[in-house]
Amino acid sequence: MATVIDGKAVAQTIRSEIADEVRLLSQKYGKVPGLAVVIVGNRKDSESYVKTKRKACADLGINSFDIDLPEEVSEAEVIRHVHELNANPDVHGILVQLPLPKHINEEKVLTEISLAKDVDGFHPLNIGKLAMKGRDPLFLPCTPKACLELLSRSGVSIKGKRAVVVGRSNIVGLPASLLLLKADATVTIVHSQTSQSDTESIIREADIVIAAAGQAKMIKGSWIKPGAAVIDVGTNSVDDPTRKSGYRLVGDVDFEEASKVAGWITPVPGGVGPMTVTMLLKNTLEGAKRNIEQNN
Ligand SMILES: Nc1nc2c(c(=O)[nH]1)N[C@@H](CN(C=O)c1ccc(C(=O)N[C@@H](CCC(=O)O)C(=O)O)cc1)CN2
Repeated sequence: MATVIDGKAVAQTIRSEIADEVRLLSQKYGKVPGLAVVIVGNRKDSESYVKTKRKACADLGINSFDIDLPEEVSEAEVIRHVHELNANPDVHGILVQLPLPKHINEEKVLTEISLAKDVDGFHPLNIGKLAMKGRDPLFLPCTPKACLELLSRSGVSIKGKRAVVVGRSNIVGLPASLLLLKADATVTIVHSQTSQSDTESIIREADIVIAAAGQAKMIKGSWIKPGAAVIDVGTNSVDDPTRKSGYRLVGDVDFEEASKVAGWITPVPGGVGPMTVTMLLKNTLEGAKRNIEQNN
């Protein structure tokens, strides 16, 4: 039976470490970290993530700057807000909640965020540095960073291991594969154009599986190598008439099956999700420390 990695508990430990550092910063310099959270439109999932992020800031003594824009806002107006936040000395991190409405070019907006405030790590230059040997981005994207932090805090070594990343999104799959490569794993990415038989056989050989495909329970227990570490990034909602909400969240991995074979596994919910928000807070603290210490 696998060790279930409790992302909520790990996140709680890291959050109290962050709160301590925020207090120290405030005592020493009279300044606290500031995070600007920009949301466009009324997607229910995005609103819920943003609410979680703002509450987490409040809990840890981080100032949150709320920019809520209507669905029909122009790209130029979003960029104007980003420029204003870039120039605000009390803002140490800026995140634009994704996805943006279709009429707004995500890449254009993300490129306008000051590199020193890019706490989501999505700026093309930060991603570019992640892809280069011997270069380090100023910030690592939060979900991939959360995956590696969970592996490291569970005592799973990465160097020399075979790792597979399922999915190649800009937010998770691609940066997670680059991060594993930087940590000296032998990395394969499987994606929507990989054949079913290749997908299965590559996963069967992997010591570490990072699942970020966005397909409920697509990875079966029989595909998992005995003893492998399985990190499930998927948050897929499936109908569940027994619940008041009418739905429940499941991962990309069939947890019941895979937990019988794996060495370590993250649950959904309560695995990578809470750690994603915690890594955002950690990045904000790091950005604030760099900025405040430089200017004092
Ligand atoms: N600018 C960004 N946009 C998006 C990101 C991101 O990192 N930066 N990631 C996702 C959404 N996301 C954060 O924004 C996110 C997803 C899931 C969770 C989470 O805690 N999930 C919980 C379950 C929550 C629930 O019950 O509904 C869990 O897995 O336990 C946090 C953040 C896309 N956009």
